[in-house]
Amino acid sequence: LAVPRTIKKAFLAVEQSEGQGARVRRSIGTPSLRNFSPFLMLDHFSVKPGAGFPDHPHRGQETITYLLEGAVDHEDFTGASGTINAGDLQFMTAGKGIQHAEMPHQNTDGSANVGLQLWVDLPEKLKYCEPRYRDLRAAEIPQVDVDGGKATIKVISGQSHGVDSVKDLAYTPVWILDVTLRPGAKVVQPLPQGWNAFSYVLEGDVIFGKEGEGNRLPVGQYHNAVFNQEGDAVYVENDPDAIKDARLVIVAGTPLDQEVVQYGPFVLNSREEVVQAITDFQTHSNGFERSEGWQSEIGK
Ligand SMILES: Nc1ccc(F)c(C(=O)c2c[nH]c3ncc(Cl)cc23)c1F
Ligand SMILES: [Fe+3]
Repeated sequence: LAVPRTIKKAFLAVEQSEGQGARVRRSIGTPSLRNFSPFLMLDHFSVKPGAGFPDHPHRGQETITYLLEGAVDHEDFTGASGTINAGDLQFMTAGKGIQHAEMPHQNTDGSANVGLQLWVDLPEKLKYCEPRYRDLRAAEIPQVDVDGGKATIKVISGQSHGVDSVKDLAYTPVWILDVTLRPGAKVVQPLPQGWNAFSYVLEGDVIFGKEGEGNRLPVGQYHNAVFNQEGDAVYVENDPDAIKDARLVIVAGTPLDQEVVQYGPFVLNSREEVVQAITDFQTHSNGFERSEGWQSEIGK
């Protein structure tokens, strides 16, 4: 029988401004949670037309953007562009350097575009790799009903209850599961041994921990529950008396045994390399050549 993963801590995401007029609830990447390899940042973003994330660079990490509502356009300095629609994901490997803009899709009806952006550290040997994108469309994401249909799990990446995700999308191995729990649902979700794992609650309230054992902890909306590495499964349930479904993501990733030195969107393994990244971006070199004179159409 699976040994439950216990919770190291659960805390409320910090709401703050980011980009141009965008709002994010940041949980990973705030002072209360750093050094959680391979995870660098988790933003639960809300961006309305007229706001967004205009032209900005990245080096040394992968960004995973999961659209929950609306649509976000992206355009980069190679001219690549596209739209991430509700239910879709984009896995962007910045590698040696990307400059891009991420803006609400023009024809939104004024409502907010909502999603998650997770930053995952790249292994040292891939810090300067060629940038790349992998899109995962909603239709490609398998889902599995468990606990007599009281729970539904979208297997974005990894495995759940005998269902495998379609393909490995990031270089750094991550599992991403989108779990909906109706009142009374109970789910036991195995995770790879020794990986770092967390769960961010999007809607409703859940209870983590195995019935009859200690360490049961209620966690509410917009809270991030960080698990200890010991144990091999997450036990989570939605109270039978709950009046609404709960929705959470469960994410796990391999810890990378390397230094993390970060300055905004530049994430490398030494201060010298971060200084070099800033210089490269300013002098349009070593991967930022196409930043020279570039301006996005969508970020104007
Ligand atoms: N200023 C600044 C500096 C560095 C950035 F990476 C960004 C940025 O793009 C984002 C930070 N959170 C996000 N959530 C979702 C999306 Cl789609 C984008 C972002 C940004 F705005
Ligand atoms: Fe970005």
